[in-house]
Order: sequence, then structure tokens, then C-alpha cells
Amino acid sequence: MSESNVKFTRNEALEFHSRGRPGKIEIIASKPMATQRDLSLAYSPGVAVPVEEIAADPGKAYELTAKGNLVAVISNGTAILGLGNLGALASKPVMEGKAVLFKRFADVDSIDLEVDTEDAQKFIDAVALLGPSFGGINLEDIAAPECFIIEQALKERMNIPVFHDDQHGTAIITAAGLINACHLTGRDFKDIKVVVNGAGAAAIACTELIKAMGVLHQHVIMCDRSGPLYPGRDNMDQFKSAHAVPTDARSLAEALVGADVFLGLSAAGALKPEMVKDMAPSPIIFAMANPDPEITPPEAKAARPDAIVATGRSDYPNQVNNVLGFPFIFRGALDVRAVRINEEMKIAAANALAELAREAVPEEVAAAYGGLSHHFGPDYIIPAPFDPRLIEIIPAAVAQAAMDTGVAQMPIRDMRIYRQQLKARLNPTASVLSLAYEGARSNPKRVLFAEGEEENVLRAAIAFKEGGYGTPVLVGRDNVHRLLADMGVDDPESYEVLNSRNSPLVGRAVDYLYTKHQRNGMLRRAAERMVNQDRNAFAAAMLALGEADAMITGTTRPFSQSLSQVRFIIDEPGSSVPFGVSIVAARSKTVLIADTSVTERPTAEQLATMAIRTAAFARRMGQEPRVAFVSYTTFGNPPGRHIEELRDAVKILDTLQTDFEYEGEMGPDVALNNEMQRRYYPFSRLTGDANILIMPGLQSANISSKLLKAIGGESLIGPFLMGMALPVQIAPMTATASDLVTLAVLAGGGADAIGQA
Ligand SMILES: NC(=O)C1=CN([C@@H]2O[C@H](COP(=O)(O)OP(=O)(O)OC[C@H]3O[C@@H](n4cnc5c(N)ncnc54)[C@H](OP(=O)(O)O)[C@@H]3O)[C@@H](O)[C@H]2O)C=CC1
Ligand SMILES: CC(=O)C(=O)O
Ligand SMILES: [Mg+2]
Repeated sequence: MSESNVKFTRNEALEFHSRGRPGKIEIIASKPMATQRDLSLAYSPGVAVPVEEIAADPGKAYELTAKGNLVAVISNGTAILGLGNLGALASKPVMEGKAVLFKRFADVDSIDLEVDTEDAQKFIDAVALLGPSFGGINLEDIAAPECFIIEQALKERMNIPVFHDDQHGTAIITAAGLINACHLTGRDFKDIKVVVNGAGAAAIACTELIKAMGVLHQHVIMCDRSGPLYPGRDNMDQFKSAHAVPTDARSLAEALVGADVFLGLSAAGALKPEMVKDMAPSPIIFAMANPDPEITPPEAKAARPDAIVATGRSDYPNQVNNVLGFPFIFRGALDVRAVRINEEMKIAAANALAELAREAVPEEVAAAYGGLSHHFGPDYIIPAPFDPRLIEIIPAAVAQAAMDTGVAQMPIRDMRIYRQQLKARLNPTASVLSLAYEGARSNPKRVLFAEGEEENVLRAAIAFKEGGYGTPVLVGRDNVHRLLADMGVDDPESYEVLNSRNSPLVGRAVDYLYTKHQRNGMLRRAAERMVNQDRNAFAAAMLALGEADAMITGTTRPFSQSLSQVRFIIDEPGSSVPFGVSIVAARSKTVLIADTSVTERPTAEQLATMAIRTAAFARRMGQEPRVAFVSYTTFGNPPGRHIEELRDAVKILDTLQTDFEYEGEMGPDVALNNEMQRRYYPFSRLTGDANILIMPGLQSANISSKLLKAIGGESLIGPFLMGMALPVQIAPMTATASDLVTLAVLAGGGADAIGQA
């Protein structure tokens, strides 16, 4: 891997893929399978009914099976990224990766299929016969020229969209980036001189699309390993010859003299700085080979500071990568049941992407990517993959183009409603975490890991540092560097360790603590002992003294104990009482629950404050907050105790100018079901299902969130603390290293990104 701001070792990549269930994909049932009746319906005899229906009317497969939302990612491994022909089996990690990106970005269900043949005809037959299973076919990493033959044959034989991602996905994103790079440099497609390096699947498709969009055939010189393609050259197949143009250039270097644009779809390191120097003013350089580009942005910029540079990677500005395309293009195509993905749909996607980059970036995305530019300009010519607007904009543009060109079998009636439905498909939890992680990377902070001798904590600190999320400061004894070395860290000394026995900062920590508590009966000796012996105290004092930006602890003692130790050090008179928020991400909805960790029985004022802060957080996550104060009673029925605080909290909010909906008290069944509210409680002010549940007490909040995780299998994030006097997160004692990294991210730079600080 080349030098960039996301670092990981080979071992980490292997560990990521092997931990838990090997690989990146699993299949879960979308229907209950609990009772005999469920089985009778799902399988024999009930399953016979849909079988007969589909036999009589094949279109019913879209209503009665997963077909309509299922895309196969299919490869034979002949061009795995830029790694070459490594075979079908070796391509599986990439194909699993594409399948999960389909799900993550566009809620398309996807399965990888690796077909073990380089014989185009066998491959075609194998895939064509699988047509009934899927709503679409995404061909991936199949080398040219076979990929052209395979795609064409499958398009003819299958009645579902067949899309070779490396060709058309790449072409769409490249075209979008090029539109914007030309816009910025005052160029017109019809005038630009382009050199394309690579003459394979991606290169030929990109060239064809930009020519269809106005770039002149004679202005494009395409090169393969043997240099420029020109009429009469040896060693050209029909696909290459179609792009041969008369030229005197006999090398990539010669072709690039005076060129406006370099499109690299070839191999790592193919473009040399001296070649870039000969390009036209403000050259446009898209070095898109993966995983390592034809030239790195620092090298390109060093040679030509006036260049606009893009790569296929996420760790440099301007990621021109088909991940921005295939999930959203298939989403749109599947939603209108398009019979194919045509040129108009591709051009609509390219234009929509280009336009999106020119619009103001939403606050949450800008904050998350704070270190990278997010104003339309040379370092931001294309949206970032985590931009939550993509799911709304790109599929809608694709679906509209499909309808306009008559390939949509099931047109969308109301585009406005469709766009809302698209937005709701994104898992807000995944979004908020990606934003927090991106935010930490672009705004890395110094985070104290108070329990720096624990293996789990060290693993988390290593991942935190290697991930570029900030600088871990480990609180521990002299053995910390040795422990790091034992864990295989090459440069343990590069980790900062604070030892409360010999750190020069101890004196300041003692002064701080003694000054703070001397009038509350604390002796200097007691302050010294506390700083020396209690890591939470020492770390929290370091935080209070500004030696770090944030702190994480919690794995070695009970939550309440860690919390009171930290608060003893950092709270000031009048500091608010913090509270814990847990995010429960279910398949159909995501709900925030508070207070899951601090106050056993919050007052009405505390409940109202929790509602306000959690609502602001939800909004930052992209959700319109709807708060329900939850109880075992709904509007007084049945009558009982402990509802006064909830009612008073509602009254407090009534007196404030809040900008979110709230209501209570009500049971969770009513809170999460607006239909029921409208039917039985028409006076309720919530206009949709609640997504924030403020609970009457710690016990109900904590128990219900854990129950959901343990029995319901929902994913539970947190609890994380809001409202601490300084940025501190306290992990549960059961936290894994990866939980700790998330909490460290949420304590540090990630907190700003998601408005949780
Ligand atoms: N950023 C993105 O979204 C995407 C990037 N890519 C990248 O594009 C590259 C090509 O992929 P793909 O088209 O699928 O693969 P193919 O196997 O179909 O094509 C590879 C092409 O690259 C050419 N090539 C390889 N090395 C060099 C070199 N040093 N100089 C000039 N040409 C060279 C080959 O030349 P020859 O014909 O002479 O063998 C061939 O024409 C890969 O690095 C891949 O990662 C691909 C898809 C998407
Ligand atoms: C991104 C991609 O599909 C490739 O490099 O092959
Ligand atoms: Mg690919």
C-alpha cells in the first residue's frame, strides 16, 4: 500500500476478514421462522401457493420472492482491481465487498458469485441460466476483451439489467468528475485533448462515454502497455482499433505533451512526474488504478501544483471510484424494474453526480470530512461516498431517465414520495458512525486512554492511531512500550505514555486536584495518592489541564465508579448531570434511548434537557426528531406512580421554543406506532413514529435497550455519554477493542462531526 492517511497492516486486513464469521457477508431471513405455522407457510406446503402463482404469471416473482431487490456480483477474477488475473476464488473478497457496498449504500441485497472459467462462452452460459434468481447482474473485474463479449451476450439473453461495473460504473463517475474539472478550468468537452492510459474494460468504457458526451474522437489518444494506439499498429483487437487515432506519439510520455487530461485505468506507477510536467496548464489527472494509482496526488501536485488530481481511493481528495455509482444506479433501475441500464440512464447519473458536487455540502458531511475540502473546487470535484444525499439524488435521476426512455416496466408515480422512500433506506446508524469516523480522521485529537496497560485498550489505541483518528496517549507504567512491542507494533516508542509515577506533569495534576478540593476536606497527601494510584484521576486531571482533548476509560471498573471518579476531577460547580444515549438500530427503524447509563430517577428538568440534547443529536444524524416520554401508562391509562416527572418535562418543553416534536407520557407500543396514536389518541402531537424514547428511569432505559440487543438481535451502539463537563467516554467493562475505538472516536474528533460534543 502506498503512503496515505489511512494506515493498516496486512495482519489487520486479514484479521478484519477472518474475525467472527469469516468473510463479510451473511444471509438472514426476512420472515419469522419461529413456529410450525411459520414453517408451513415459508416452506411446504404453504410455499406451493406462490410457486403456482409465479408459474402462471412470472411477474409475480417480484412480489413473492427476493428477486426484485437482489443483484448478483459476478466475476471470474481475470482483472481483480489492478492486481491482474488472480482467478475466481481470489476475487471473492472483492466481490463480497461489492455486495456489502450495495447493501450499505443503497439497501440492495446482493450476493457474490465467482465463476471458475476464462472461457467466455462457458461464463455466458453459466450466468444466463441464473437469470430467474436475480433482479440484476453486476459483472465485476472481468478483463477485456472478453468482458465486452460477455456483457453483450448476456444483455441479449437476459431480461434484467446486466451491467459491467468496471466499464460503466467507472465511466459514469469519471464523466461526472471530468464535467466538473472542465467546469473549474474553463474547458469544454469538445476542445479537450485526452490521453487514456489503459485500453481495457474501464478505459474503453470511459472513453466511449466521454465521446458520447462531446469529447472528439480525434482528441483522445489511448495507450496500452505497448504505448499509443494508432491505425495499423500491431497487437490490437477490434475494441482497441476502434479507438486508434493517427498520432506521431509512440509513448505515453510523448502522447501527454500538451494534453489537458490524463485518465489512468492501467496500473500503479504508470505515470511519471516528468510526464505530468509536459501537460497543458491546469492539467486534469485522474489516476484511477486500484489499490495504488498511476501517480500519487502528492507526486502529481509536486510536479504540477496547478493540477486537479483524482484517484480511486478514499484517503485522498476526489475519489473517482465506481462505488459512487453501482449501488445507486441499480437502486434506480430495480425500483422501476428497468429491463436494461441504457446510455440515457448512465448520462443522467453522471450529470446528477456532477451537479451534486457543485451544490453546498450539508453541514454534517462537511463537518465529518472537515480536513478535506468540501466546497466545489479543485479538491472537491465529486461527492464523497458517505454523502447521504447520494441515495436520494442518483437513483431518482436514473429512474426518471429509465421512465423517459421507455425501459421502466413499473414507472414511479410520485417522484417526491419516491425520494423520501429512498432517503429512509439508509441506515442512520451506519451513517452517523461513518460521519463520526470521517470527522475524527479529518480533525484528529489527542485522546487519553486511561487504562493503557490493558491488552484490549492497547489494541484499540493501535487501531485508533493506525486509522488516523487521532493520537492515543496511554496512561500506564513503564511496561507499556514493551507490551506494545509484544503485540507486534514496529515502533512502540512512537506511542506517548504518561506514567503517573514519573511524569513531569504529576506535580501540576496534584496542584490542580488539591486546589480544586482543598476546601472540601482534601489533604495534599490525599491528592498526591489519588494522582499516583488512580489512573482515572490522573488522566482526568491531564484532560482538565489541557494536556489532551478527550479521554476514554471504563474497562477495569464498574461504570458508575469510573464515572464518579472522572466527575470528581472535571466537574465544576453548576456542571450539568451527563446522561447516556444508546442507539438501537433495528431493521425497520433506528431509535435513540436515554438515559441508559447515569441517573436512576431523573427530574423533570433533567428529562427535558435530555430531550433537547438528544433531539439535536438526532437531527445531526439526519433524522427529524420526534421525542416520546415513555412510560408503562399512556396518557394516564392505567393510572400509577412515577409519571409526574414525565408530565412535568412535557410542560417544561411547552414553555420553551423547541424546534422538535415531543409528546408523553405513552407506552413504547404507542410511541413507535403513529397509526395507533392517531386512532386512539388523536390529540397526540407527534406526526410520525417516535425515534427518541426518553425513559422515566435508568432501569427501564438500560434494561429495554439491552433486551432489544439480547433477544431482538438489534444492533446497539453506546451508551455514550452526553453532557459531560469535558469530552470523556466511559466504556462498559465488556467492551471489545472495536467498541473502544468507536468510543474514542466519539470522545475525540468524531464528537464535533456528529454534534455530540
Ligand atoms: N477507480 C475505479 O473506479 C476503477 C478503477 N479501475 C482500475 O483500472 C485498472 C484497469 O482495470 P480493468 O479495465 O478492469 O482491467 P483490464 O484487464 O480490462 O484492462 C487493463 C488495461 O490496463 C492496461 N495496462 C496495464 N498496465 C499498464 C501500463 N503500465 N501502461 C499502460 N497500460 C497498462 C492493459 O494493457 P494491455 O491491453 O496492453 O494488456 C489493459 O489494457 C485497474 O487498475 C483497476 O483497478 C477499474 C475499474 C474501476
Ligand atoms: C473499483 C474497481 O471496481 C476496480 O478497481 O476494479
Ligand atoms: Mg472492479
